[in-house]
Amino acid sequence: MNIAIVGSGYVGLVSGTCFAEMGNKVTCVDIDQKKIQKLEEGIIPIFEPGLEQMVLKNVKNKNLFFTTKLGEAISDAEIVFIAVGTPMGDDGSADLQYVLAVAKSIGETMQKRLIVVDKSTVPIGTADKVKATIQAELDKRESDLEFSVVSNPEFLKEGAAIDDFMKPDRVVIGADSDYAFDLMKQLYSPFFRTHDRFITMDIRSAEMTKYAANTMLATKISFMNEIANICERVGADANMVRIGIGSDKRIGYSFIYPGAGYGGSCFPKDVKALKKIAEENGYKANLIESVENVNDAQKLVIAHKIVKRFGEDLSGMTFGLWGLAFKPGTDDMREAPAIYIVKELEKRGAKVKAYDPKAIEEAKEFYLKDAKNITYCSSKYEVLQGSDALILLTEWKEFRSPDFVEIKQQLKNPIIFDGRNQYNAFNLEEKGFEYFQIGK
Ligand SMILES: NC(=O)C1=CN([C@@H]2O[C@H](COP(=O)(O)OP(=O)(O)OC[C@H]3O[C@@H](n4cnc5c(N)ncnc54)[C@H](O)[C@@H]3O)[C@@H](O)[C@H]2O)C=CC1
Ligand SMILES: O=C(O)[C@H]1O[C@H](OP(=O)(O)OP(=O)(O)OC[C@H]2O[C@@H](n3ccc(=O)[nH]c3=O)[C@H](O)[C@@H]2O)[C@H](O)[C@@H](O)[C@@H]1O
Repeated sequence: MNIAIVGSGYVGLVSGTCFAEMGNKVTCVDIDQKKIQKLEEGIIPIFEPGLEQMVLKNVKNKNLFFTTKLGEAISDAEIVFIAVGTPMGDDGSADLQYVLAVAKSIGETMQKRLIVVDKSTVPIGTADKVKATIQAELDKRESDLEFSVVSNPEFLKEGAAIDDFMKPDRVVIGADSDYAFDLMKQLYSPFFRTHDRFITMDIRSAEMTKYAANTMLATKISFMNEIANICERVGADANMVRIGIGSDKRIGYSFIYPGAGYGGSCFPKDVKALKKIAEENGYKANLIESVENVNDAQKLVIAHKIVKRFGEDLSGMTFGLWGLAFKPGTDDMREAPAIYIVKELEKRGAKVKAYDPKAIEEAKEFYLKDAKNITYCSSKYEVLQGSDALILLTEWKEFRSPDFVEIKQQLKNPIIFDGRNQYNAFNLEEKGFEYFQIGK
């Protein structure tokens, strides 16, 4: 099949590459000329395990192309995906300007019948706006070209994006014509070799499914963080409680790890957007609001533990930080707990030495560019030299089983604040450490 993907970020580039891997001819479009130029030179602008090899292979096989020209990309495409950002607007709702700008360009340039698939996470009713925007442009051109708008929300996780896309739990397709359902099924069938996992529905339900899925997962995390905070106060151990409740199949083990709060490009913005959607439709979403409030507070739980241990004024102190990315396996720092912790420590007069295997450039260039008291290190052990305590915020594999003798030798004080409960099993107190974790 001939496909165009508009927006070559995490979702667009991964989806486009995976469709190309299955033998489709895919053209990825972006308005960011630098990004397209890099891609054309074989430089992958994001870190995502396995992506670089797959992109290079499919470029070589002439299945994958890059351009800034949407009109050219859709000229012989049967399906065009919209995979641009839907960032949080000032009032918390999803900002649709990029999605609608793409819809307008599609209407201005399409030359033949098209299926327009929205893969961006968008408020319920957006497909109608996309349809109206395209139709308005066709009307201006006095064109009677046919098109359908489909909702196909994406459920991939950063750091595991290729695997999630190649072996999806399900593909949700919201459409209003058999032609659209059939074409989407043909496109995705190669991804279901054992049994098909299509879930077809109306467009609005598909749009809502995406928000409901992300908010459900965020709710599980905030719930567990709240349980952890109660555990600490009553002398229970959240690590044990997690195993105790997860063993119930109805609850399950996934997404109930207590930690330093959820970050990333999606949970924070999607929870907020769903709260706003409810509000705009006359419903106060109390539970969803609480999920957000618990998470906002959770991002500072480690800072509170530090203050409780060292006092309000941290001037003259240095903290070693392991992990900047919002989760392992990515260089993405959007809404990462590290941003909040670094700022809080800095506000209290402390200095920070930080190391992350992939996210240092992101931190320097964007998310911590205003931080004045941060030094970036080239290895995890360098962080420890001259630091008063170690803080773990991202559970990268290289942090999971470190040399505790080395840590103790290098740190000024043998103190560890573990924002991901990675060292619970290492009997750190017996090794002479003061050890602080979440929920114990
Ligand atoms: N990042 C993730 O893990 C997931 C994201 N999503 C959703 O997918 C959508 C995209 O997210 P990301 O890929 O993370 O965003 P991103 O910010 O990484 O990429 C978006 C890309 O769209 C480009 N763009 C903006 N306007 C354009 C236009 N008019 N024409 C062509 N390109 C344009 C930007 O330059 C950028 O490269 C969002 O709605 C997000 O909520 C859904 C599932 C997973
Ligand atoms: O819409 C999206 O963008 C995506 O959002 C999340 O994916 P992602 O944000 O990449 O990462 P997750 O693995 O879900 O982690 C999100 C945050 O929750 C935190 N988390 C996760 C699980 C857990 O048990 N505890 C916990 O604190 C992580 O540390 C991280 O900060 C969803 O998992 C994807 O299904 C969805 O497609």
